[in-house]
Amino acid sequence: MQITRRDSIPLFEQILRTFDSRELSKCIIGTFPVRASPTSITSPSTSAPIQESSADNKSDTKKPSVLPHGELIIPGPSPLLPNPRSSNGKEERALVSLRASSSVNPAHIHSTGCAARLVRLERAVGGFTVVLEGLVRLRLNKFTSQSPYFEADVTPLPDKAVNKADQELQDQIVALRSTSKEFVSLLQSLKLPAPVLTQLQKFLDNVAVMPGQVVDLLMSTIESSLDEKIMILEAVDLKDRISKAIELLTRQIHVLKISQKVHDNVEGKLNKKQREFYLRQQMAAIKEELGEKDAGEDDEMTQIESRLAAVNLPADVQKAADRELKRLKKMQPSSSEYSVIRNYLDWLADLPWAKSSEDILDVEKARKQLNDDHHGLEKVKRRILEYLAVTKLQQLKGDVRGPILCLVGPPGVGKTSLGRSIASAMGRKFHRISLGGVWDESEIRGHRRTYVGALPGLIIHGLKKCEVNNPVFLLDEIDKVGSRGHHGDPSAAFLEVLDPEQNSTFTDHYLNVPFDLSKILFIATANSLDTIPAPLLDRMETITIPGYTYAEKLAIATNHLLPKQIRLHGLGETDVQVTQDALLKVATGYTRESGVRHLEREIGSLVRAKAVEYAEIQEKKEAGHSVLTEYQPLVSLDDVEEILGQEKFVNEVTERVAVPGVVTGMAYNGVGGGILFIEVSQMPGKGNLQLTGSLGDVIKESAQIALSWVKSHGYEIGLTNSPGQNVMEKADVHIHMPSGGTPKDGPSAGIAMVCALVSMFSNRTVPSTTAMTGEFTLRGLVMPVGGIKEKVIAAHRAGVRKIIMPLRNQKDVTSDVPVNVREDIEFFYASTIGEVLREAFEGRLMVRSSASTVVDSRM
Ligand SMILES: Nc1ncnc2c1ncn2[C@@H]1O[C@H](COP(=O)(O)OP(=O)(O)OP(=O)(O)O)[C@@H](O)[C@H]1O
Repeated sequence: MQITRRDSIPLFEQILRTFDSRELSKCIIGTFPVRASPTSITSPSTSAPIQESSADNKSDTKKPSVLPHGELIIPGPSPLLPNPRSSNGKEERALVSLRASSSVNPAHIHSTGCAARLVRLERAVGGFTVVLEGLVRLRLNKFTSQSPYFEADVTPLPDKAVNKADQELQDQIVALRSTSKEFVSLLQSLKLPAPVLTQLQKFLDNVAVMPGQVVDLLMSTIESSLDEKIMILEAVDLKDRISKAIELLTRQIHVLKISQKVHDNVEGKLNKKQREFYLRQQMAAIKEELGEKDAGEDDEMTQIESRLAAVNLPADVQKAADRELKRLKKMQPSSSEYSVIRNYLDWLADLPWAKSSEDILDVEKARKQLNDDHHGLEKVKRRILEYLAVTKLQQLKGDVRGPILCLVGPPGVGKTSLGRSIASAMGRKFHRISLGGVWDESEIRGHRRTYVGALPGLIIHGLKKCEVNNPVFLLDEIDKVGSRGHHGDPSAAFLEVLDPEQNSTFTDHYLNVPFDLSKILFIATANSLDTIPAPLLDRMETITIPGYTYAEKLAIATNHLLPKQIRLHGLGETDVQVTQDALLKVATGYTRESGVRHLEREIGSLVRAKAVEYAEIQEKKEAGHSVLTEYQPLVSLDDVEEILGQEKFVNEVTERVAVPGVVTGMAYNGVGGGILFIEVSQMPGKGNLQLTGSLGDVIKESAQIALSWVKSHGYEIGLTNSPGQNVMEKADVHIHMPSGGTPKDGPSAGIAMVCALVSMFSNRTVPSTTAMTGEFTLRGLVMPVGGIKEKVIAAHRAGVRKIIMPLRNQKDVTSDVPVNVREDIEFFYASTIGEVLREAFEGRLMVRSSASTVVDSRM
C-alpha cells in the first residue's frame, strides 16, 4: 500500500487549508493522500495510471485487501482529482497527520493514521472542501519511498471484539453510555438538525457492541484540538480510548452547559425590539445594496420639520413640537414610542393653525342663497344675515366672535340642511358632527397620549378634515349626547367648546396644546331642549323651528322637494309635473309628521313611478315599436292613489264619533305635536282608580287631582243628587290613554281628564273636534302649558276645530301659530275649570251654581 504526499503543489496546500474543521473531524485527516502524478493534478487529462504498490494479498501489512471491505475508493471522476484507476478499478488512500505543517519529511508524519474513503469533494470559496470517511486505524511501519511520493508499509489496526468478561471494560462502557447520553441531550437543547441527532442516537444504542466506533464518532462531534484527536487516534487499546474519550466528553458537556446558560441570557436580553432594529438595519443595508433605497426615508425628520414650519404654529405649540422633535431624533424608528411621537407630530402638522377660508360677506347674495335653499325659516335666516352684516362691519377690528346657534325642532324640518346652506352662503367649509349616542367625554376631547392608540377627539378630527380653522360645525342632535357616562360627561366637554370666552384656548387631551376654536361657526341642532343641560343651553342662542302647516308643506314640496327628486331621478325639469291638489293629498293622506321627510319620500315614489313610465316609452320608441299613448308628465289627484296606494291617514278626530267618557287631549314631545284621546270608564267596585297607557308620575298625579276634584264637586256640577253623596260610591274608575307603547307624562292633560270624568259620570259627550290642553290645580285653576304652537298645528292637521286652553297661553297662539291655522280653529281661553266645562260641553252640563263660584267658594 502506498501513502503519497505531494507537498510542492500549492493546490494541495489550498485544499488542506480549506478543510472545514467540523467536516474534518468526521474523519481523521493528515497528509494528503491522493496518489496521482503531479501533472495529473494540474492537468487531469494527463493523469497517470494508478500504481498499485503491491498485488500481494497475503501480507497483512502490505495489502489493501486487509482494509475492511476494500472500500478505499474514490468514486466517480472529480473535477479536481483525476479518477485514478487501478487495475481492479479500486483506489486506496491512507491518511496520516503531519506533525508540522509545511516542510514535509518522514519525521513530520505521525505514525498512526487512518484509511479513508472520499465521500465528497466540493468547490468552496478560495479552495475546496474534502469530506472523507475514516475506515480503519493503521500504523505506518516504514517509508518505502519518498520521491516523488511518500510510500510506506502500513498495518491496519481494526478494533478488537468486546470481551464481555472484562468487567473493567464493561464498567467503562456503562460510564461512556451515560456520559454520551447527557451529551446528546445537551445537543438536543441546542436544536441541532434532527437527522444528525437521530444518527447519533442510533449509534449510541450500539455502544455495548462497538464502543470503539462510538468513541470515534463522538470524538468527531466534540470540540477538540488536533493533538487530542491524534491522541484518540493513537489509542488503539479500547479501554485507553474510552477513558480518554470520557474525559474529553465530560469537558465538552461542561462547555455546552456554560454556553447554554450564556445563550439563554443573551437571548433574554436581545428582546424583540432589538431584533427588529437589527433586522431593519439589515433590510436597509440590503435595499441600499440593491439600489432600492427610498430617497425619502433618510430625510423623514427634515420632512416633518418643514411640514411643521409650513403650518405656522403658535409660539407655545411650536415649543411643544420642538421638544417632541428632539426626543424623536434620539429614538430608534422601530420603538413604539417613536411611532407615538411621530403620529403626534403628524397631527400637529396636519391641523389648520393659521389657515382660514375667505368669507363671502355679501349679505344680499347670502340672503338669496338661503331663500333658494329653504322655504320659510325666517328667524334663522334673519339671524344668519345679522351675523354676516356684523362680521363685515367688524372685519377691520378682526375680533368677531361667531354666535353659537341651536336650532330646535321636530325631525325633518330642515335643521341639518339649513346648516349646510348657511355654510355655502358664507363660502365656508361645512362639517357635521353627529352627537347621537356619544357617551364618552374623550370622544369630544380625545384621549391622553398615555393611552395605547390614543387619538384626538371629534372637534380636532373635524378641523383636520376641513383644513381651515373657520368652518361651520354642525353639532347634530346635541340633545342626544349622553351625560353621566362611565368616562366623564361629554356635555361638560361642550361647555368649553361652546363658550366664546374659553374656546380660543380649547385643549384637546391628545394634543395637550391649546387650539383656537373661536373662528368656527357652531350650529347645534336638537329635537327638544329638555335633555340639554342648563349650563350648555345657556351658552347657545336657541331658534325654534316648529313643524310645518299644510300650506307650508305644499310650498316646500312645490319649490324644493319635487324639483330635487326630479333631479335625483335623472329626469328633466318638465318631465314630471304634480298638481297642487295631488301634492296636498300626498301631504295630508300619506304623511303625518311635523317635518317633510316622509313627504319627500312619497314624492320620490311619485317621481319614480313616472320615471319607469318614461323609460319604458323611450325604450319602445328606440326599438322602433309604435307607442299607443305618449308619455304624460302630469300627476293628478286621481293618479296619487294609483301610485301610492290607499291613503294611510284619515282625519283622526272628524272620523271619530263622540262618546261619553272620551275627550281629545293635545300632546307635544320632542318629535312634534299630536292629539291624544283620554278614555274613562267605570265599573262596579269600591271607589278605586286604575290608570293605564304608559303614564309617568306627573300625569298619574294629574289623574288623581282630576278625580278628587270631580268627587268633591259632584253635586255642584250635577253628578249627584245631594252634596254629601260620593259619585264613586259603588264604582271603580279606569282612565286609559291609548298608544300604550308610547310613554306619556306631564301635567298638561289635567283639564282634559276632568272633562273625560265628568263626561262619563254625566253621560254627556264632548265633541271629538274639540281638543283641550292645560294644567289643572286642585282648587280648579287652569295653568299655562308649553309647546302650544306644535300642539295647535298638529291638532289642526288632525282635524280639530275648537281648542280650549289656558288664558295665559293666549299670547303663544297670537305670536306663534300661523294665521291660516288660526283662521280654521276656534280658540277658547279659560282660567278656571268651570269655564272649561261650560265650553267643552257647550252648555249641556247641568251646573247647580256657576262654575267660577264653585271654584271661588273653595278658594
Ligand atoms: N323649509 C324647507 N325648505 C326646503 N327643504 C326643506 C325645508 N325643510 C326641510 N327640508 C328638506 O327636508 C329634508 C330633511 O331635512 P333635514 O335632514 O335637514 O331635517 P332635520 O331637521 O335635520 O331632521 P333631524 O332632526 O331628523 O336631523 C331635507 O331634504 C331638506 O332639504
